[in-house]
Amino acid sequence: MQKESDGGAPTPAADGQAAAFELVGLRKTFGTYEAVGQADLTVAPGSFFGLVGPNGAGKTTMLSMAVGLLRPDAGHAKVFGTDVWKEPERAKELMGVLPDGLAMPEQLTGRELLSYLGQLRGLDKATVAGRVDELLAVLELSGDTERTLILDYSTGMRKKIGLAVALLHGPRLLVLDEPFEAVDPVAAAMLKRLLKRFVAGGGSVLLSSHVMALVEQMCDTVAVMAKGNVVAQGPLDQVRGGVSLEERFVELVGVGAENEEGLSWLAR
Ligand SMILES: Nc1ncnc2c1ncn2[C@@H]1O[C@H](COP(=O)(O)OP(=O)(O)OP(=O)(O)O)[C@@H](O)[C@H]1O
Repeated sequence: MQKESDGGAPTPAADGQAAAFELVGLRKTFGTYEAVGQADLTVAPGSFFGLVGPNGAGKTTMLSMAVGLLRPDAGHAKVFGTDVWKEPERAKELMGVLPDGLAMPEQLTGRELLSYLGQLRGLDKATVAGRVDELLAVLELSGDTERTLILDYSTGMRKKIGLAVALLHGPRLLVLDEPFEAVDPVAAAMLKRLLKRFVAGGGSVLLSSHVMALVEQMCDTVAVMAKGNVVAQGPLDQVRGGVSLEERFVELVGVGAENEEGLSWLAR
């Protein structure tokens, strides 16, 4: 069951089942600036959820609080009923996270990184080896690329190895901050197939993106953030309301046309 397309309180998941991800009243202030104010979001189990919003809307701040990377001033986040901040180890087993601007150990190869993390996460060596082989092959980071240090990875390759890190322990929920940024169209098509397979297999995905067409193509549920608040969320068609997501997005967040008066020196 999805909530109405407004910014109000989240609806519990259907059938009494815990939501895959439930964010309630998350708030963060940096100094006097409120980056996120009372954000609520509910991702139903099995949902492919897209989060959109203009630059600086607070998406990364909200997701960082939600996955346990940035302590909220208020509110809580639960993954399948497990509180991210009260039971971080259990919550982290349930979710795989691709943060924005992920710092990597630059002197390792992709295989070394995944093997090391697999063991840190308590997987046995044989399981790690099998999964690493598969992930590197599917994400097209095997073969000659295996000799490349992360230091020399392109931005798109970094996204891919970040996604492999998120998938390695077999999470039930993926939280991906702009996973398609800087990814070429061929790799994007492969990532889309992989994520669709993950959801078809019972997984849930929450991703943020600036690419409306991609969100419309991939996601069944969307939320729009503006100025630190979730201003709409619900099933894709309900939020779109008969127009394209891009049109609806512009209506909801407004267009800063007042600043376009200047720059007269650019005219020919
Ligand atoms: N550590 C910080 N200290 C101060 N201000 C911050 C900090 N992190 C984020 N902000 C501010 O909070 C606001 C929201 O930033 P955030 O990165 O969450 O937005 P976003 O929606 O992810 O943007 P984008 O789409 O450009 O990635 C911005 O005004 C940003 O400058």
